[in-house]
Amino acid sequence: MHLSWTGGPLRGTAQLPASKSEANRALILQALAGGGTLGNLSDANDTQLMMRLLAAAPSTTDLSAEDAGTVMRFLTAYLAVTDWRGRLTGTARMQERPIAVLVDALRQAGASINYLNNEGYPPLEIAGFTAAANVTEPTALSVRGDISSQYISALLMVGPYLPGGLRLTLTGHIGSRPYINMTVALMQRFGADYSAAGDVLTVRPNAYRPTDYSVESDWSAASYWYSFVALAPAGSEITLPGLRRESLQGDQAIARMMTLLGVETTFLPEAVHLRQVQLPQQAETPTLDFTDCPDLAQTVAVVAAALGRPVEMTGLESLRIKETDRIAALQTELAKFGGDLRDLGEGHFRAESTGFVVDNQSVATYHDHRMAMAFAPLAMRGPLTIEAPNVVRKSYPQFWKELAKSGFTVSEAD
Ligand SMILES: O=C(O)C1=C[C@@H](OP(=O)(O)O)[C@@H](O)[C@H](O)C1
Ligand SMILES: C=C(OP(=O)(O)O)C(=O)O
Repeated sequence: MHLSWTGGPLRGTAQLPASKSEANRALILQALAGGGTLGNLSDANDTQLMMRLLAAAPSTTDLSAEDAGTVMRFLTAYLAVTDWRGRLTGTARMQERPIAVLVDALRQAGASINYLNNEGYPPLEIAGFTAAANVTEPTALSVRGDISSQYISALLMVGPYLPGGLRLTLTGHIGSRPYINMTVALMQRFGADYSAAGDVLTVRPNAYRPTDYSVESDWSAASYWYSFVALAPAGSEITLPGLRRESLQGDQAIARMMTLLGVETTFLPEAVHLRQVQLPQQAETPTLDFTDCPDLAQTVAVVAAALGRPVEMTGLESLRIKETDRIAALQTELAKFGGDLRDLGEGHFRAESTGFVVDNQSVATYHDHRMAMAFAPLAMRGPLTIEAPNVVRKSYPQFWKELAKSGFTVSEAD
């Protein structure tokens, strides 16, 4: 996609998709509850795919979670405990994203699951569930939290349907914790009986009840609008409907992070308003920790480099096993502009630049929606091309349309 900005400040309103994280949890909970109405489900492929696969599962033995981590992990747990039999696969990249922690835990709980290719990775053969007889105690499982929180969310959601319920002990360093909290909050809305003592989480064996829920707009998608405002001419502002101050999404952290990069957030009833302000005085390089919000890392790295406002970044461990190796992808693509994500060792990186120039570069996107959306805001500083623009369909299919509506010249690359 060729992108260029026509000049002048950015103004107006941009529509966001609904959160795919909230939606994909609500869809699993709805399926287990056997009813209830979900509002504001997005047209994002990850959400549409989850809906399609849940509807198809009872009469289908071969399902593909494509490139959607939540679909792969949540469905594995759902299909295992509902005694489904068949094969669950995904894209070539999904077959490189680990799932052993979840499969080991589900096997311990009574599920029969085999690896069809490589041990520890999809595709999986799911072959039924044998519950232990006469259970009075909850099923006790222990999982590490440092690879993906999606395993923990998957187990928690099926917890009420395990023999005696679930007692889940989280071990090690826990990444993406707000996503676990989101899972618990939604489970409770659907009637789960949940309690926690530190990192020992207990879910009692009572079924979910049909519940109506309206999904909030997606804060991860909002993060790209923060980038547009940060890089736009002075006086730029934008309104983003459907975002709440009381959010279940940890990626609301973008509002705090972007104060360092010159964007001020005002919460309105059911919307936020972003306004460009002067960059704050900065005596030393700030450090931002992305352990809780890994999906914001690309957004912040690109803007920091483009503004020539270095930021030290920690908590990036999980970035190497997402839709692509996001560390390598950022390093390669930032280098085209004079930027870098320098590895300082011991888990520290520094987003920085020497003379950042945007002048008709072409950005590769590595089958990763966030590479496309994190680099698109550079068009505020000069014309550029985003390759394979359709990757945005994973979470924000209307992204390019919203840019065109906001005043960008957007045209298909040859
Ligand atoms: O549970 C979720 O909805 C998600 C959890 C995070 O993954 P990890 O837990 O693997 O970090 C996040 O990166 C992903 O986009 C969505
Ligand atoms: C990592 C992501 O998604 P998932 O793990 O659900 O594929 C993402 O959307 O950035």
